[in-house]
Amino acid sequence: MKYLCSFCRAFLVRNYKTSKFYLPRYSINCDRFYSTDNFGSGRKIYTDLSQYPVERIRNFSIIAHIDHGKSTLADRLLEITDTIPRDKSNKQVLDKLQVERERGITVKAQTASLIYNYKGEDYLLNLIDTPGHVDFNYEVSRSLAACQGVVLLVDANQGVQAQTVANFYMAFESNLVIIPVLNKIDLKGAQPDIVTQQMKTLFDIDPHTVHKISAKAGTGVEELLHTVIEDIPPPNGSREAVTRALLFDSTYDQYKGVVGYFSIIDGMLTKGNKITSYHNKKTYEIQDLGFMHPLEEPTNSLYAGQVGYIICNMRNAKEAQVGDTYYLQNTEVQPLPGFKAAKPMVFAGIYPSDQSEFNSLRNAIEKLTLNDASVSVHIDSSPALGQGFRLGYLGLLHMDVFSQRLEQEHNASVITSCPNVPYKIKIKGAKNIKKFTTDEITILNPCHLPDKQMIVEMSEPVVTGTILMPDDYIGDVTSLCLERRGEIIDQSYIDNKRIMIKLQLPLNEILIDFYDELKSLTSGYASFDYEDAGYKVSTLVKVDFLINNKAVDELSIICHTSRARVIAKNVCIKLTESIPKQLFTISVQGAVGGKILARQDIKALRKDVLAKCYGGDITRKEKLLKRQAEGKKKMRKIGKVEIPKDAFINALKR
Ligand SMILES: Nc1nc2c(ncn2[C@@H]2O[C@H](COP(=O)(O)OP(=O)(O)OP(=O)(O)O)[C@@H](O)[C@H]2O)c(=O)[nH]1
Repeated sequence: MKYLCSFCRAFLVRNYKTSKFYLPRYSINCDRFYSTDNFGSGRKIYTDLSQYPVERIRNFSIIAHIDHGKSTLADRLLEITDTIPRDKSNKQVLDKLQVERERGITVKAQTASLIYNYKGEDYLLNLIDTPGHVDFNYEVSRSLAACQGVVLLVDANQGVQAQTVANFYMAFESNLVIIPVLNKIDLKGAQPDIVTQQMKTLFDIDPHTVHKISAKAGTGVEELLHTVIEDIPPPNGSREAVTRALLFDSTYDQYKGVVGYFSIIDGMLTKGNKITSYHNKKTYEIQDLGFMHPLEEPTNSLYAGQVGYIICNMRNAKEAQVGDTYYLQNTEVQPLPGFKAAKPMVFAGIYPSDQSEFNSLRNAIEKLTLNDASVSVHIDSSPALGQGFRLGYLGLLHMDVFSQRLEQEHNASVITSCPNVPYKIKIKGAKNIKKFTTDEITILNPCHLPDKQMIVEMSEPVVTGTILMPDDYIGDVTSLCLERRGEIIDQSYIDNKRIMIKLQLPLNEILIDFYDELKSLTSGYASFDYEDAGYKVSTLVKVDFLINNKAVDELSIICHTSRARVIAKNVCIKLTESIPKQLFTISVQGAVGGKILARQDIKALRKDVLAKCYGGDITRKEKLLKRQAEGKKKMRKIGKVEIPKDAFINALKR
């Protein structure tokens, strides 16, 4: 029997003296592997899950602001339950993706099933480690749907931050049991009293109920695990009821096809069962199923209250709809509530670097969206960049991570265009125009904006933002927010030093560099979180860019009237830097309607026509220069500017 490392797919070798499996030395891609019962020191887990009735199952998530220690706490919980060896080298083992390990952040919620003996009984604990960044909130909200409780972590040094507030309310509104935990108490700068007081002020959490732990050192983690078992209720389902399973995530494996992650709500599922999707009514046969330990661990059946993976003969990646209910063939069930659809906030074009790779890019996007249901996909094309897609993301980091995953996991080489937000446009007499069938249209790409005469009103997306920071910075931060057209709704102290501001901001204004500026103004002490707050009517204009008096559609940008001039100037400067000099002068202009707002010239390449002219009469030199000038004039008229692909991207990029 051979075992594969799930990270680098290298074969593990067995040391016959110790009977343990090791990664061969040549496997440089991987510096660790999980220890399960196959790999020596791991605890024996019973793969017969019928031994864990609903009363001895706990499903819980760890939620917190970014970097407050969720993945580190998950490591300790895996160690305490002997899922992985108690080894100092374990670092964020649930962050399996290459992008997560490179960036040191969690972008994908991960499940692990832990077995823990408490008061003489074995419990099956399904732990979900969630991302902290606001762009991956959809992962958190879906994870919460599979849980009955959460561990809310707060860094004892940094205190309550913007995402702590957002995550608390997400769990609170889902009626989940919240176990408050103060992490990093080993740090010198830890301020447990102040931070527990912040939790009291903001969330009405009794300071005596707050666990004080160090996820890094392991202090207090075992007691926390006992509280999880005592306080979080078991799932509601019943083994006797008609089988219903909720698909909460999926991924694509090149060998196994679609792998669906299911929460079994009622009944049970066994290998060979035929299951039907409520969404598309197609029936599939279960070929393999199991649970995440955290690696896939095959079993024969999954029972009510348990969480696991299922592989069936699902050929097409599009068939797996996250939030769909599956049931046994020929039974009748009510569908489960599913999930609220994710609402993409940021759109950007994505094109293959080489047009011949369009189809493979389409396949790669299909497979990756299976693992990231929050991305929306539309076909798009651009005269400069060819055929491609316009993808909708939850934020800029999400966009960056998705492009990186496309390259790393699917070998796709892509060009990403400048991100923009979707605008809603009310247009005149739309019903009389064949092209539009409604009065209101949503524009995902600025070059699709209808003519000015047709536009009645334009609206842009706005968000409700939360900023938490020390009060020393309030002046600078308020100026920044006002400069970005923000309106402060509320501000209050959360302790005697830190202040929380609630404000409304146009999404377009925070898209690119708002967070960076906020961080630099506050020396990194401010945290920012936002949520969708609908649309607001605004005076917006489309800035067009002209190269040698010819408008180039791909460069158009929609922005607020007050920012048009600055944006036009910046893009013109970037374009002049990226378009190579040619034998004639090239003008680059930014314009709104017919009005030119900014202009930059790319100077002509100077050919030294005097090079061969040694000495001689000055009139001879003048004659040569005059002839050159006349030639250039002629060229500018007939000359077609060749704009390199990079120039588009550089100008469009931040
Ligand atoms: N001193 C100390 N450092 C800790 C403790 N817990 C976590 N850390 C450190 O905090 C940093 C962030 O920890 P992570 O576990 O990656 O945090 P996270 O919340 O999972 O981060 P995201 O997934 O990116 O949101 C790492 O450098 C950890 O080593 C602790 O109890 N004490």
